Amino acid sequence: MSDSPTSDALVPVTVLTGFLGAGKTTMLNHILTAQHGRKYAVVVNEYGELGIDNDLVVDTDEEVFEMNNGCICCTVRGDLIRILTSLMKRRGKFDGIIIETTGLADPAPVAQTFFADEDVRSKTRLDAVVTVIDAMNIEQTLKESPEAHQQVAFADVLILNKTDLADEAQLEAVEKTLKSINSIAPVHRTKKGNVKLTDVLDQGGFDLERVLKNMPEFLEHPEHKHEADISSVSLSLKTPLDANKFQLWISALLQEKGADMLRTKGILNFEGQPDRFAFQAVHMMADGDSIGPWKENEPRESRLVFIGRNLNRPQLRRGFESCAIA
Ligand SMILES: Nc1nc2c(ncn2[C@@H]2O[C@H](COP(=O)(O)OP(=O)(O)OP(=O)(O)O)[C@@H](O)[C@H]2O)c(=O)[nH]1
Repeated sequence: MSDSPTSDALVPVTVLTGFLGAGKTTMLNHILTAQHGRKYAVVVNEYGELGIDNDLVVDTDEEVFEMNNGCICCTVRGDLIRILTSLMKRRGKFDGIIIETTGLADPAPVAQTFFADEDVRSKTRLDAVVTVIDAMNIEQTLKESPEAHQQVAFADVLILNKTDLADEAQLEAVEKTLKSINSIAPVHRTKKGNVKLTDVLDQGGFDLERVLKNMPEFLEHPEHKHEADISSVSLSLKTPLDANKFQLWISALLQEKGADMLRTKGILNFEGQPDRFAFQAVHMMADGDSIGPWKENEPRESRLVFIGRNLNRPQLRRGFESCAIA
């Protein structure tokens, strides 16, 4: 589709999508720290009232805009348009925009923003929808979550991540499944999001015509529902945590309820530790890392977000509070 002004004058936008915990932020960090001589403005949208992702995106010169309190494809779409419009006023400061959606976002309405909003359309160009796939969990996720299916179907590029957690036969089976949903998008395998930049950036254009062929209603107001049974619980605690108690509690919890716990992430304040600790889990598989000191004027407060099914808020709160130092 050629539109005036010429596409060179338009800022390229990459939409990074993929189900909860697939590795979007990990890949984003890989892109931001790579030597490409470019500067990206980053928009991060997450599900759950307490923002965590902002702390997990690497500290580079990049400007990171955080959008919480809703999913980018529904309630906060107006916010996205406002952020893009204000970014465009500082057009010369960056070469492109990367938007990381929540793991539950349907990419279609996000992509639609770049065609439906006149102001956005005249200044930006959707370069590609890149979908990150968790090689270990995707088959199960596709059975349970229509959003995951949409994310694969709608992708211009598919990144098959976490290849270290699956063997060759499993990877081939997943590739076959992906091809059966989206036969056009190339599939690139990665570990820890170590993608080749040329595989995801400068893809030269989201193919509107292909999408219109499959989804003639794309430019209208799409009907869009989230799975009603997925919810989030956000907890915070000012009293420092006892690291041992936390480890025991969270391991037992994930062991018992891991199937329902789609995603857990937190920034934790452990007693006696100068640094923030980032805790993360996808189902039962957890990891964690120190992520540097608390920022000046930042309250030393632990924040923990659960996203999943059948979450029992009072029980989770009681469990979390029981990890506080005595
Ligand atoms: N073993 C393994 N773990 C990975 C890989 N990529 C990411 N992870 C881990 O998977 C977890 C989720 O990674 P993120 O990059 O935060 O995933 P995300 O898609 O941004 O998650 P949400 O934004 O919460 O949906 C983290 O604990 C990562 O360290 C990989 O290739 N292999």
